[in-house]
Amino acid sequence: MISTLIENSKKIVIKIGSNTLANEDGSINKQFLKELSDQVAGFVTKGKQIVLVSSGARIAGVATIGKWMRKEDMHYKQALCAIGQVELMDAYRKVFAAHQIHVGQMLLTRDDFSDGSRTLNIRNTLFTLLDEGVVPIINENDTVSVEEIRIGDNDTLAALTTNLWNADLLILFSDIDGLYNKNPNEYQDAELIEKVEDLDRLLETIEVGNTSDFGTGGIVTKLEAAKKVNSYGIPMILASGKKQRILDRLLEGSEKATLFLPNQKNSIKDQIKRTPK
Ligand SMILES: Nc1ncnc2c1ncn2[C@@H]1O[C@H](COP(=O)(O)OP(=O)(O)O)[C@@H](O)[C@H]1O
Ligand SMILES: N[C@@H](CCC(=O)OP(=O)(O)O)C(=O)O
Repeated sequence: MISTLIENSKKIVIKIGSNTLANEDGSINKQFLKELSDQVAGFVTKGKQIVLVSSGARIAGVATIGKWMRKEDMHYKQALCAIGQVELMDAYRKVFAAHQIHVGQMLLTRDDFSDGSRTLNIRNTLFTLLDEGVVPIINENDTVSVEEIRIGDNDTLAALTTNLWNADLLILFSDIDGLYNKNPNEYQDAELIEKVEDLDRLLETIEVGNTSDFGTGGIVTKLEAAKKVNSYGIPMILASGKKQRILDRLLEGSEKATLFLPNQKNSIKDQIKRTPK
């Protein structure tokens, strides 16, 4: 099911969480980025268009400057993001250059998506980059908004981008291979849920716990992202970016993940179809 979905999706948004990008000491995992660029380049060759939403500025900032790791003051976190964003984009630029692919940085905030003229400007930039074969890489603009560093809102940003672009699929890469019935970091007997068709109902029966090392939003913001894209009729996959060549393996069907499918009755696309002219 997941492999067919990826195969048939032309426009894919991929979100990469801080934990996925970071080594255990907080430095950027260059091997992960290299593998990601190889796989994205493979997808592009197959005629797919890819938008990346990448966290990791703060941890890259810590690794670069070698201090402020434990500072909780928001302005220090913002300063770390300002330092780390440069390193992050430099790392992306290098791995994609090996495939003759250019990358473009887009720093956005959630509020930008509720402002008509800003939304239009986002669309114009995004569509032009994609039309010209450039891979857009989106992160929160942490200087002007602190929601992301506080609550891990890059999941939301990825969902808003997916809906704005009318993508075929959103893939969230985290340090976890999907949604479990309880936090697998706390319970050894937690079970992976491979398919979710009615998230609201499911939420009445499962437990969602805290975030991991460098992450901010935990599983909650990922579930909210699923709701957002599902309501537009777009499916979402939550998978582990920690697994080697995960995109290729999902495509082959050799890796498990959670697939969130739109509930046909509630999707906005479906409601539009049902509305009498
Ligand atoms: N029911 C659950 N299923 C899966 N993960 C859960 C659950 N409850 C809590 N979590 C935690 O959410 C974490 C993922 O969120 P987060 O650390 O913010 O990741 P990211 O950096 O990828 O955004 C997992 O590592 C896990 O510890
Ligand atoms: N803009 C922040 C993103 C924070 C965020 O959403 O992190 P995550 O929960 O790892 O996706 C950064 O780049 O560090």
